[in-house]
Amino acid sequence: MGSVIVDASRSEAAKAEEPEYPSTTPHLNAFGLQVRSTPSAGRGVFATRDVPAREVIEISPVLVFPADEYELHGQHTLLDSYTFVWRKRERSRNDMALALGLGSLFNHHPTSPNVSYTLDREHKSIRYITVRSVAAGEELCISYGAGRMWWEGEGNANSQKAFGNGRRRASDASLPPTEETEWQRMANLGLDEQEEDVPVGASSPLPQTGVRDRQKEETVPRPVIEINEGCPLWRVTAAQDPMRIPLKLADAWVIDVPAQLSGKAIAFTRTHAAKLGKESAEAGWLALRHLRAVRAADAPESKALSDEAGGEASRTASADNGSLLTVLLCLKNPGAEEKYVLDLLRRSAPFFSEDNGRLPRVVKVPTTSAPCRQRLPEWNAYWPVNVRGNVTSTDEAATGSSLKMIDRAADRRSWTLARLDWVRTAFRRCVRLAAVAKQKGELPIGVHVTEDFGASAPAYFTPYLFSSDGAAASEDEQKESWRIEVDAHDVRCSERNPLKHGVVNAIRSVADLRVAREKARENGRFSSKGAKTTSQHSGTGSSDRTLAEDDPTPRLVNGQDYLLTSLTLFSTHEPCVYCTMALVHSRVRAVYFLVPAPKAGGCCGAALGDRGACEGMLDGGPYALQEQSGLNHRFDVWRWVGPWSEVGVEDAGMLELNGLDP
Ligand SMILES: C[S@@+](CC[C@H](N)C(=O)[O-])C[C@H]1O[C@@H](n2cnc3c(N)ncnc32)[C@H](O)[C@@H]1O
Repeated sequence: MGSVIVDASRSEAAKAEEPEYPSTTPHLNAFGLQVRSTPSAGRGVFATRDVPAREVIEISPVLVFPADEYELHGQHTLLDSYTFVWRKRERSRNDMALALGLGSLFNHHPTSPNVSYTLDREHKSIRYITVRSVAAGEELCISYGAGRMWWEGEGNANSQKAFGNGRRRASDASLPPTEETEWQRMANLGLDEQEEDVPVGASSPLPQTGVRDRQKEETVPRPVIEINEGCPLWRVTAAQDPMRIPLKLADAWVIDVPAQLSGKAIAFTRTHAAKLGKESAEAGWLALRHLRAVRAADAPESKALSDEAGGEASRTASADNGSLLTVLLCLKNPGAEEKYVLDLLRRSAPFFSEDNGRLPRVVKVPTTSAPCRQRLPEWNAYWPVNVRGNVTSTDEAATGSSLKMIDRAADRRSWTLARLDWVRTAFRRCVRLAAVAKQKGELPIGVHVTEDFGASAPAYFTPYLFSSDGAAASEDEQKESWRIEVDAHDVRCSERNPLKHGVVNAIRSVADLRVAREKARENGRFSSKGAKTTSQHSGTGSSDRTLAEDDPTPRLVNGQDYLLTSLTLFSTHEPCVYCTMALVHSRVRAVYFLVPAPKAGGCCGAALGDRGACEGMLDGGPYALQEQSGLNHRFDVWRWVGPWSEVGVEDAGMLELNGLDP
């Protein structure tokens, strides 16, 4: 958009007559967005309250200018700073559009816009959607595209090199991500198709407790409940959240070529890929497969470049203007410095001629594919890429991080009120167990094992340790007794045995219970309802059980009588490494905990830190053994991040371990 053109055609007097805008401007819309003055970018759009990710925050009707009319009039006026390409036509004569409503007031963010947009051609409107959750007071910004913008000054040598004369005309502002342009079709040749669009609301970005604010590079503690959009359970996982993966960039060599020669250029890079990329391949640094082979050249930049150069070169470039493509050659690394790339082009590139002034130049490219469709605009702002799926880079492989993705929004949706209630009840039980343990002089760590709460599961039944009146179980309750319910707490102190952790005691109790049931079956001692057996090792000595002859507990196979297959374990504290390994062996189905264990915990993976594992669980243990590749069992781990009062913790100090590990 062109201050180049705008500045030249609008008189100083016209500029002086520009109105002064008020510091805020009223506007009616669903999220109460506000137009406010910014220190350096004129007016901008601001959130007045927290806006979740993937919300449609604005739908702006557009005013479309036909290409001819725009070329003759629009581009010579102030409109040129506000219009964008609506429909590409031949030779850069594009239909342009002006967004009404708030649409024209979104400022540009060069690296991490928090809003993306899609054109709705049918209804002549644009939809603006948050790409991550936005806090009250934050400015909402979109990306106008890559490169230096028309309002930015010149003078940065790198930018000059990368972006020609360093200016982009407003009317060349980037197309929205959903638009398949000619260059995208070209770039798709021989490469993987992009993933289908992901529906709005499919997933959500989630800054965590102790999340790093990239700009400030400091740890900003934030309560997880607040940013988990009210859901009190947070999956502790080494899988990555696509909305939180940072965009990393590297330098790459590119060259502009006329569209008709781009096929040759692509063939050239493929032939010489091994040579051009040899250092990077050896270093395992970055593969190019996630990057598109070509993109639309910054045509005005090429034009201005050649205009400045004058002469034959200028005429050649001008003639090509509008049909230039930028071809990706290779990464810039120690094996591919300028001289090496130039020599190779001179020797073997049929499309290369130094006479036309189009020399290889360096641009920034993402080091990985876009982690999901929603974040594609952020990545594409530098260089068009694939959406992560089957295409990954060796960079990712080198980090050893899991490529599994987590959908936090789906997690949140999976929690029904009834299921949450089941969790609260089980946690309350653990907390009471911890209190009992504390009274006995043990570490206040309570553990409860139960069967998973399913849609068809009977109502929760807790007749064992805390049956209030000791009354005989009803017929229905006796049926419930098929279920496995075990309570345990830590007994390290009283038994003077450092291995008697609550979790291990609970696993042992389940094993005992299963063995007792199996023996009872074998002996035929429990042929009628109402007979009882006792679990010996629950740590609290809990669990008198009522057995029935049609007990559906799975039959035991030799050596498996300790298993927690299909059972869920609740614990007041993140299980330590020893307990987590015991849980791996036990084949537990899921684990829930309240209090993280920074030094000794085996679930949070805090040591993986910036690699994204168990995001935000930096206050937890260093390992994430529940998902460790190479182990023969994996299980889900959930952390309660809601108010502790809901799970019966009246005083946070009651679960304090006084410096000891859980
Ligand atoms: C589409 S308008 C955005 C609304 C504009 N700020 C206003 O007050 O009318 C584009 C103009 O906003 C300004 N602008 C947008 N993003 C900017 C940024 N990141 N830094 C400085 N100015 C910016 C530039 O003057 C640009 O021409």
